[in-house]
Amino acid sequence: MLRLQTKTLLALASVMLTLTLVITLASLASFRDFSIRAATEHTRTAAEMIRVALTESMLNGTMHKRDSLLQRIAQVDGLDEVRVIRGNLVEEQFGNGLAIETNPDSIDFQVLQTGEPVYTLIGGRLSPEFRATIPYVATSKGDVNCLNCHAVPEGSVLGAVTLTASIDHMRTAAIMTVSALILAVIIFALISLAFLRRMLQPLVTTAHEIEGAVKKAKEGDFSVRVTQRSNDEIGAIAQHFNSLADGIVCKLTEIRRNVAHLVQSSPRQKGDLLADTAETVSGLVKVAQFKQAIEEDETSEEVFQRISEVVRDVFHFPNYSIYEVDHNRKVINTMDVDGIAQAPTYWCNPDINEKCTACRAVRTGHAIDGRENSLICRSFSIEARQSNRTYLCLPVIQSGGVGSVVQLVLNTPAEVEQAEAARPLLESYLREAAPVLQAKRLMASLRESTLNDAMTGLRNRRFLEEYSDTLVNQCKRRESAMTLIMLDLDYFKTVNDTYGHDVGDTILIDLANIFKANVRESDLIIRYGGEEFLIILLDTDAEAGFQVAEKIRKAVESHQFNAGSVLLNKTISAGLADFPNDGQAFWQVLKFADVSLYAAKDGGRNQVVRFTPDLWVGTEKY
Ligand SMILES: Nc1nc2c(ncn2[C@@H]2O[C@H](COP(=O)(O)OP(=O)(O)OP(=O)(O)O)[C@@H](O)[C@H]2O)c(=O)[nH]1
Repeated sequence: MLRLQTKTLLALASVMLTLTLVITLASLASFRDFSIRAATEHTRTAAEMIRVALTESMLNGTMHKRDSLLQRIAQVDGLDEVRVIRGNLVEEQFGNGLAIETNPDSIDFQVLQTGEPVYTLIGGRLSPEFRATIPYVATSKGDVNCLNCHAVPEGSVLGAVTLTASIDHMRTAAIMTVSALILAVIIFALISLAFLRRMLQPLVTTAHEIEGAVKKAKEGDFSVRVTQRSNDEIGAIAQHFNSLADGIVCKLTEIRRNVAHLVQSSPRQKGDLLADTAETVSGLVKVAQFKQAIEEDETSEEVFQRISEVVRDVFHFPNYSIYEVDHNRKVINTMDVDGIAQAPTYWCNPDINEKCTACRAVRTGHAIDGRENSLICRSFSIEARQSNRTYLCLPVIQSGGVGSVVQLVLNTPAEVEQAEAARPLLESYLREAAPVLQAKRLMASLRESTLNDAMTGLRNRRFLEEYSDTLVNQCKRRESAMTLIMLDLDYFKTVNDTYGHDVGDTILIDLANIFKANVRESDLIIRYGGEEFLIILLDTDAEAGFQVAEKIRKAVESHQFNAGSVLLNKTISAGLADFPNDGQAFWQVLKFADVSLYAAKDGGRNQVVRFTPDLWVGTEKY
C-alpha cells in the first residue's frame, strides 16, 4: 500500500517532470522557429545589400571587381558562403561571367526558374547551416531602374544570390537556454517537494496515528490517543478522535459498571472491551427473556426444565444435576440429570435425597467448588470423582434458605475453565429464577392448603370435587372397583358438650391417624364434613372394602381417646358402597355410602353397613 505522503510526492514529481518536458519541447520548438526566422531575415538583408552593392558596381563601372566584393562580404561574421548565379537573360546580354556564376545547383536552378526564394537547412545534425537562395528580379520602379542596363522584360529573374550561415551558435544558445530552464524547473520542483513534504508531515503523521488507534480499537483497545500537532483541520481531527475515544471508553466503562452491578460480579475481560461488553449485555438480555418465560410458566417443574435448557444449550455443559429442596427442608428432590427430568440421582450419593443436609450446598448456602479439593463435598459420586471429574454446585437462595441447587459436573480442564467464565451469568439466571421458584412453590402450597383440612391434615371435600373425575377415569382404565366408606363418630356432640371443643378436636385428629394407620398409602382419606369422613379404597371391591371398614371400626372401638383428665372410648358408624358395581356415577355411589351410614346409625351405631338397593328409596338427584 502506497503511503499518502509518497503518493502525493510522486504525483507532484510527475507533474514537475511533465512540466519540464513540455517547457523543454515548447522552448526547443519556439527556439527553432525563432532561429529560422532570424536567419531568414539576416540572409534577406545580406542578399539585398549584395544586390545594392552589385548595382552600385554596375553603375560605377567596377563590376569586374565583384568577385573580391563578394569574398569580403563572405568574411562577415556569421556568413560561410556568398555566391551569385547569373540568370540566362543576363548571360545572353553580358556573356557567361565568372566561372562560379555559371554553375547553378538544383536549388539555384529552381529559384532562377520560379523567381521565388528558397530557405533550407543543410549540413546535417552535427553542423547545421542555414541556406537562403534569393532571386534578383528586374524592376523599373525602384531607385534604380534595372531596365536601363538590362535589356529584359519587367519582372524577369536576373540571377540569384545564395548565402550560407552557420546556426551552430544559435543551437548552442538554445541548448544553454533550455538547460537553464530545466534547471530552474528542477530547483523549483525540489523546493516545492520539500515544502509540500513539510506541509503534509502533520497530516501524514496524524493519519498514521489515527490508523494505528483505529486498528487497536477494532481489537477492543480504546486506550490509544492521537497527538494534536497543529491548530488547523488536522489538529481538529486529532482532537475529535481523542474525545470520541474518551467518550467510548467512558460509556463502555459505565455500561460495564452497570452490567457488573446486574450480574453482581465483574464480567471477565478477555481484551476486547467492546466485544466483551456486547457479549455480556446480550447475555443479560437472554437472562431477561428467561425471566419473562419462567414467570409465565405454570409450575416449578417447567422452571426447572428451563434452567436445565439454559445449562445445556446456553452454557453447553453436558453433565449436571438440578435439585429441589422440599418445602419442609428435609429431603431433596432430583429434578433433572443431564437434561432428563425426574431422573434418579446420578452425580451425587442418593442419600442426599433423604437427608438434605448431606448436600453441602444446601447445608451451607454457599457455592461449593470441587476444583480445588474434590473431597470438599463427600456426597459427590465416588465413581465420578475417580474418573477425575469435578463439580461446581450453585445454591439458589429462596426466602433466606436454599431452595434448589444447580450442580455442574466438569469432565475436562476446558469445562472447568468454561465453568469459571460462565459462573457470573449462570448465577444471574439463578438469581432471576429464585423468586419465581419461590412464588411457584408458594402458589402450589396455597393451592395444596385449599385442598387440605388444616386440623387433621387430610384432604377436604374441595379436593374430592376436583379429583373425582380423575378417580373415575383411573378406575375405568384399570377396570377395577373402588370402595367408598362414609364414617361418622357416634355421639360426638356429647364429647364437645362435656369436655369442650378442644378435646373434640383432639379426638378428630386421633381418629384421622387411626384411619391413616389402617389403609394403604395409595388410598384417600377425606374429611368430608365436621365429624364425617370419607375413605376411598382404590382397586378394592365392596367385599374387601367391608373388611377394611370393619378393621377401622374395631380399631376406633378399642382406642382410648385422651380427653385431658379421662380416657374416652368412642365408636364410629360406617356405610359403604362400591363404584362401579353399585352405581355408574361417582356421586351416586357416594350417596349410597351415605345412606348406608345412616342405616348404620339407625341400626344402633358402631357398625358397618354395606349398601343394598333397598336402602335407596329417594328419588332426588345425587
Ligand atoms: N370439636 C369439634 N367438633 C365438631 C367439629 N365438627 C363438627 N363437630 C361437632 O360434631 C357434632 C356432631 O353432632 P351430631 O351431628 O349431632 O352427631 P353426633 O352427636 O355425633 O351423633 P350421631 O352422629 O348421631 O351419633 C356437633 O356438635 C358439631 O359441633 C370439629 O371440627 N371439632
